[in-house]
Amino acid sequence: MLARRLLQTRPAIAAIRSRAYATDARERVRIVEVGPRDGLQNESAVIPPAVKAELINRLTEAGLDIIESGSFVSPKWVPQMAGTAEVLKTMQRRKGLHYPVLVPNLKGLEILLDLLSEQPASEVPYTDEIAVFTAATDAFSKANTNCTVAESLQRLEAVTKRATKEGLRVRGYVSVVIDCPYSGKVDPVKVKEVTQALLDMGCYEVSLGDTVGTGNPTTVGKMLRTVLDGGIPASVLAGHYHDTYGMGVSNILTSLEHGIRTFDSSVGGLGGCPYSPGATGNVATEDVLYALRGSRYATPGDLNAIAEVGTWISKALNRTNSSRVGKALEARRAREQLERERERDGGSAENISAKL
Ligand SMILES: CC(C)(COP(=O)([O-])OP(=O)([O-])OC[C@H]1O[C@@H](n2cnc3c(N)ncnc32)[C@H](O)[C@@H]1OP(=O)([O-])[O-])[C@@H](O)C(=O)NCCC(=O)NCCSC(=O)C[C@@](C)(O)CC(=O)[O-]
Repeated sequence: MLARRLLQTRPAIAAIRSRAYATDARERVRIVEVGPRDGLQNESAVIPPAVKAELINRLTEAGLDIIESGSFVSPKWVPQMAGTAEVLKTMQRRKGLHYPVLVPNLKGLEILLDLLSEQPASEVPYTDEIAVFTAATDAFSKANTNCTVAESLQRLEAVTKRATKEGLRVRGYVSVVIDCPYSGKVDPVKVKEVTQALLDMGCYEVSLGDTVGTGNPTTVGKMLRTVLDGGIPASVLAGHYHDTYGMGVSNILTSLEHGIRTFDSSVGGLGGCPYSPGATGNVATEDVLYALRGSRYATPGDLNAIAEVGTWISKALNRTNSSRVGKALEARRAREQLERERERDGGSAENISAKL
């Protein structure tokens, strides 16, 4: 029943999306907002489901259309992602938007399917998409999911088959495509092989993760050329670049030159990976949107509104906003507010200096 319901909504989803971009002559870039999952999974504080749901609602309001909303992983491994079921139940879901969730194994998938089966048929499904994840090295795979890459691919094949049968789309992730925090430099050929394995099992897209954030345009370009020369089309690839060394935007521009049109990013540059010590969050959504402003690429979302969400969540988590663009826009908003107050108060020097 679930499969039928999800399949029925697909043509409507496609129609809404093609309408949204039909009038724009620019080439479309998809943004997968991963802040509520990749971002929050790495925060030291445990965040209540209500705050996570509010973050997703605000991102939806700000115009993003693919928002990764949580994980059905073991809470013993990643306690920050506990409560994803409650998040999905309480957040506002809009028809036509996608709210993928991470699933590491059949157990996680069964928990999600049980949740979906409890939903009345009239409601927008909690999600229509899962993301499965593996790595390009055994060392990272063991640290992250307690099994080798080959074992994880076996595990994920079963998950992908079952999810597809239930009408869910499946996205794949390959971590550590440039460097591994445990075993060093990664051979791009291995990245190509693992990507191909995920596509062969039925993933519609594979996101290539520079988990450590050490990649630069040279190493990312080399990795992409190996994957693309291996016969994998750019249309089924996404870039997922952590910004540890400030190379996230540069790596996206390089990926665009290689034909990639989907990128993962995180509002306020939230996050990191619990199994990649020292790595910072994803490239900030605000920075990506600003970098592509005025270019031949159309991106979803309202930059100013997203920047306000970045300011809000950074304050809520008591952390520094990691988005350079977000901070610049925040400073501009503060200046403009001061200007308005100056005009209202008649612009006297005492009034202004009292507020500074
Ligand atoms: C895969 C496992 C479960 C194997 O972990 P394990 O310990 O080998 O699993 P297990 O099958 O032996 O189960 C251990 C316990 O966990 C329970 N369990 C087992 N599965 C689930 C589940 N799905 N949901 C809830 N509970 C679960 C299971 O029932 C059992 O409970 P107990 O009997 O001890 O009470 C574990 O290693 C795990 O959850 N790992 C997830 C780690 C993670 O979430 N990492 C971050 C996401 S990946 C990432 O961030 C990278 C990415 C995607 O962003 C891209 C990039 O930047 O590179």
